Amino acid sequence: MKKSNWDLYLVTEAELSRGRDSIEVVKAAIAGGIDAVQLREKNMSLRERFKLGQQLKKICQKAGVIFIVNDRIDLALALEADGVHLGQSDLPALTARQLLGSDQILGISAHTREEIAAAESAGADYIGIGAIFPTKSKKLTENNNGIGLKKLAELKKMTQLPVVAIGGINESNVGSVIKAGADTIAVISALTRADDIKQASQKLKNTILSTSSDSSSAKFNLKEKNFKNETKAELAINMQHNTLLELPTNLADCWQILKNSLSKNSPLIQHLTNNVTINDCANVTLNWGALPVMTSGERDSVEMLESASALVLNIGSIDKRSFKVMLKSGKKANQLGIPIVLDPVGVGATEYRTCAIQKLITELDLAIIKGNQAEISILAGQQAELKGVESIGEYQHIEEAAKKLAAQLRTIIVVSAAEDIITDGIQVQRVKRGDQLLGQVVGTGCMLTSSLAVMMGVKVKNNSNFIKAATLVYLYSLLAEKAAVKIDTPAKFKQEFFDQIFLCSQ
Ligand SMILES: Cc1ncc(COP(=O)(O)OP(=O)(O)O)c(N)n1
Ligand SMILES: Cc1ncsc1CCOP(=O)(O)O
Ligand SMILES: [Mg+2]
Repeated sequence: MKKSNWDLYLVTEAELSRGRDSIEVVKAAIAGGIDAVQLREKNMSLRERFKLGQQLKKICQKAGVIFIVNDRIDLALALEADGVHLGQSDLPALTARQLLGSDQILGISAHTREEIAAAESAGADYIGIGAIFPTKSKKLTENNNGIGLKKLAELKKMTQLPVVAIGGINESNVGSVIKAGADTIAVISALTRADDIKQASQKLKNTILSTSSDSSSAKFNLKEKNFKNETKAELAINMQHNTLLELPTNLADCWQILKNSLSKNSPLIQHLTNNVTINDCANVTLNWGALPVMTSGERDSVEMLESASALVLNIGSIDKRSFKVMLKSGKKANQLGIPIVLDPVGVGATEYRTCAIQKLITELDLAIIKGNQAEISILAGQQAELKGVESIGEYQHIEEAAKKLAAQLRTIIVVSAAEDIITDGIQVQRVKRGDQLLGQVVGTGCMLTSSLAVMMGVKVKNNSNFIKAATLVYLYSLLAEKAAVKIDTPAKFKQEFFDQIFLCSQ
């Protein structure tokens, strides 16, 4: 679990939600940017929690939000939740870990050095600490006033695990909780009792982000500045070993996790793609450490998905037959919970492409849509200029268009341009890196799509699709820079770029 991408955690309690049910509460909180949900509902029967959990899990899964179950491992397993949160009177952490397996998230409430040590050695993923302040949402057994910030800071020093703080936290005191060392903030009433849950979530999340990122963003800017002042030769030396140092901290953390998982699992990435860049897409997938498969027959593609971890739909050379295979495979991927990355190559260039894309977008749940500025503008219902499949013209409002589209389709939008944009409709990451040689090689856009699919195919419990996509886009651009430091002609650049991806993934 990473501080940077699991900031705000909603714990549900319908009885504390002013007459609203927890589905309504969770949907609004997700729209406001929460990162994780815990099904608590202390006064519901197990059957009621199961039924509610089935719905909440679907909602969270679709939004890329972590779904955790409180108290009951059996319920977490039955719901195939992302994990469970246990207190000191629930099943012991070690037993929980054995029942859950290593992939699920295990959160443990711990308030002493001994409890923390036991949680750590049992394989907990985070420590829940609270109540920090007085709260009406839970009967506190020991200290009705909460443990306070000093105790939180002391406990934080006892563990390497991320600390989730809970209890009486709201907009006015959340900054102090972060400053005392909390990595993640969990709340019930600050959101469930809010007049406008979406707005309250946005506000709380922004306060958390701005409090926690003050120092790290300053450091990052400094690094960027130094980097840009280097000569090409100095850059070549400095970048031999330390590309990852140039990634912002949260993205570097995410890449380490992705890389470890890629080297262990090699996810299979099924491509339904164009016949211009198919070989490059297969190679780039392989160089990241995944396995490409590019089978395009209807039955074969659908069957192949049984063993795939992600699906690429690239409409670069779409026709009636390939469209049918895409739609059918996409529906199968959705059924199987396999993420789809869509590249709407040349949408708007012809009526046929535009209709095909509209149908794919309407009928499928997509993890990512990656396009150039013109393609994304067209999908967002704005004017754009294309020559063939190339984007031309000025796009001053591209960020708003991408955000609007991401929110409307509940997906991640990646806009590839001189300054790339990644957005989930709320958060936006801009990446002004890369090299103009990327534009001199046919297929680097399609290869970016395949690379995004590789990262979507990696199951990592603690990183949202947004962070995974931002990490990949940033890394892709840095590796292009790294290749361009050595080579300045297109064909050799392409070869070097592949090698850089390969070396970085080792
Ligand atoms: C994130 C998080 N931290 C702590 C708790 C409290 O768990 P527990 O001590 O088991 O108390 P109950 O929630 O079961 O009353 C939590 N739920 N979530
Ligand atoms: C479940 C729990 N565990 C410790 S305090 C608490 C309740 C948190 O609710 P609120 O955010 O409304 O104070
Ligand atoms: Mg409990």
